[in-house]
Amino acid sequence: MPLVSVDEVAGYNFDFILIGGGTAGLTLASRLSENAEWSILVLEAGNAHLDDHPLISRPSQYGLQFANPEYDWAFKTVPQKFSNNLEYLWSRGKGLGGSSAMNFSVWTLPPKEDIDNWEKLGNPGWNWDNFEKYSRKAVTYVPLELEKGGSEPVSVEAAFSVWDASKARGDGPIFITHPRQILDVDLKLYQASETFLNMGLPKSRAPYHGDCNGTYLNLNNVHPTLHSRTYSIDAIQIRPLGKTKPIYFDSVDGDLEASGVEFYHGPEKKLYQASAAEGSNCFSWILELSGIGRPEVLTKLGVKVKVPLDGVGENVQEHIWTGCSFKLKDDYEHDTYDILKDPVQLEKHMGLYSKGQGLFSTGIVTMAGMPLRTITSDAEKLYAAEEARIRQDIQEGKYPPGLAEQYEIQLQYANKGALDCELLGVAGNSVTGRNPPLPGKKYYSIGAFLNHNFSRGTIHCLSSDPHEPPAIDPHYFERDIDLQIFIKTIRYVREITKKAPLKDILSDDPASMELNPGAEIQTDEQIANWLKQCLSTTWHTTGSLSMLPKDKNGVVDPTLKVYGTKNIRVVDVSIIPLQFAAHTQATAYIIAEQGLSSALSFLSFIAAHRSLNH
Ligand SMILES: Cc1cc2nc3c(=O)[nH]c(=O)nc-3n(C[C@H](O)[C@H](O)[C@H](O)COP(=O)(O)OP(=O)(O)OC[C@H]3O[C@@H](n4cnc5c(N)ncnc54)[C@H](O)[C@@H]3O)c2cc1C
Repeated sequence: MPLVSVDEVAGYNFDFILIGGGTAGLTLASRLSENAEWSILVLEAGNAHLDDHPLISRPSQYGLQFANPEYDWAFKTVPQKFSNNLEYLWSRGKGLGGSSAMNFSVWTLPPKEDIDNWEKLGNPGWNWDNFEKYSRKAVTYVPLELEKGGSEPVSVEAAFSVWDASKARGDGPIFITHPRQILDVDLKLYQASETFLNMGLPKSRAPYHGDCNGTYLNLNNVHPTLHSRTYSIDAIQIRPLGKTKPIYFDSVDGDLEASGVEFYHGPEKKLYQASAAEGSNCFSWILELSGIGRPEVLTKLGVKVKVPLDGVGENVQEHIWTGCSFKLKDDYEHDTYDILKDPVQLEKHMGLYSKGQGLFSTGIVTMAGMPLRTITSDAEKLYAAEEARIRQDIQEGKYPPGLAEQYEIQLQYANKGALDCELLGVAGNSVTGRNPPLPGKKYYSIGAFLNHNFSRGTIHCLSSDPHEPPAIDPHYFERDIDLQIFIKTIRYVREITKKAPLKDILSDDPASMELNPGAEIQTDEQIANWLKQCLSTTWHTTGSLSMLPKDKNGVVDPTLKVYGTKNIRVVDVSIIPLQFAAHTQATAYIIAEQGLSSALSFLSFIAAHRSLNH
């Protein structure tokens, strides 16, 4: 795809306009561009960052782009009523590549049941079999060359056997592999996995094929030989053109037909237009500014209602996480990310990276997913209490259409052993946490994640000015069960630190070993308050434009077309109707791959349209 100037775009007509050159957006653009007949415009609000190596491409520099307006939208949530009225930073990638250019390169896939639940909610074809099939279109899996090192070949080999050898390795543009230095610098990390096994967790049987219960060494999206980030820009090269304003419509004839997009470009924020014969990619706030959404929201904005659609900006679901960090023994021999605070060490490791060694050639690799009942004997009690509350709410008519059905599936699945809790090991102090690390000390962190929150939030425009951020309200802990599960998970993390071999490398001093939460945080109430202070978005927000039947507050149908429109599609993680137990980037790519295929009849229409007009 060529790099273009605004003069080559404004006023021109395209077959497709994609709003947002992020993870799914560039994947879609890349696939569409395989048909040389089609003209495709990607409008990205951020900059191209094509020459930004190494800020984007060097992995393992977690958080370096945070709050930098060049890379991060750095939104904030509104004060969270059920979380001490606190506001939370809400980072999201800006620029070509979107969040795939700033994420932590953890590559995971959900369990089979999580995806099959999407189909149960009324989305034919959105099931595990298709999901797995499209996952292999997005990626190429490259196994680690085990002969490179490792003192215990048998157990190491077993640790790395995460891909079923009988399954194809895929042929997509995104490389996934184990980080290059895992056998050397990272070998000790395997101790955390061993500790998880010693806690009684199983080794995950097929973490990339639908069964990830237990612990495994997860893959990273990094290049197998260069060890640079592989991300959506690897599929394509294009130039961003500005922040998008509303979509505009030419004719209203039954369903609404979009005919183009207005967008701002340049420092003076000049307004331009480009038109599209068919097709667009979208966000909840752009739909609202374009007159598609909840009438009461649009009326407040002063935007004329063109398609009343109550699901827009609703059903927002979020994984949340926080890190517990523990001081390592003073004589701990291996490097951790903590040492990068020292400029001398930083320079040393940058030099090592150029040779494919050192901390920047490592990654986050220790993963564990487990049902609540694995970590607490109170699981059944907690779910039963939540079920009773839900039944009561249903009787009182408290839920919007479709939510009761989601909860029913969520509860059934929880009782069967859904992987509601996740743990992830990091060799260094976590980016969350109230207590700062001591200079010169090394830490090990265990991140605790909630996978299937019961709380549901909203994202709505506050102003008709597209430069104003939307009101992001995830309703953290509105359902108390989310908080209770989180508390249990933190207690379980503490139990893990008492088990070998992790225990053997942690400091012997009980007063200072636990940096966060810290020895003084003990009662459930104290843990709850600490969590409220230290939680973070996992940057996995889904649901604001849910793929659901229209009468269940759906926004898009299974071909990802927005209800009430002829040609507007949403192709990104906001269509996910129900959260799942995995990080979301792989799913963003898969949604683009499957979304395109689901829209095939629409694409044939484009082809016909073109042949009539040429
Ligand atoms: C800090 C961070 C760490 C993460 N770590 C991981 C991880 O390790 N593993 C994992 O699996 N997932 C991770 N994720 C989540 C994952 O990266 C995202 O879920 C996924 O990339 C989202 O893809 P998307 O296509 O839906 O959106 P994005 O990739 O965010 O793309 C949206 C694009 O739209 C652009 N845009 C927005 N508004 C406009 C507008 N008005 N006009 C034009 N363009 C616009 C944005 O600038 C952006 O480029 C992380 C995310 C973040 C932010």
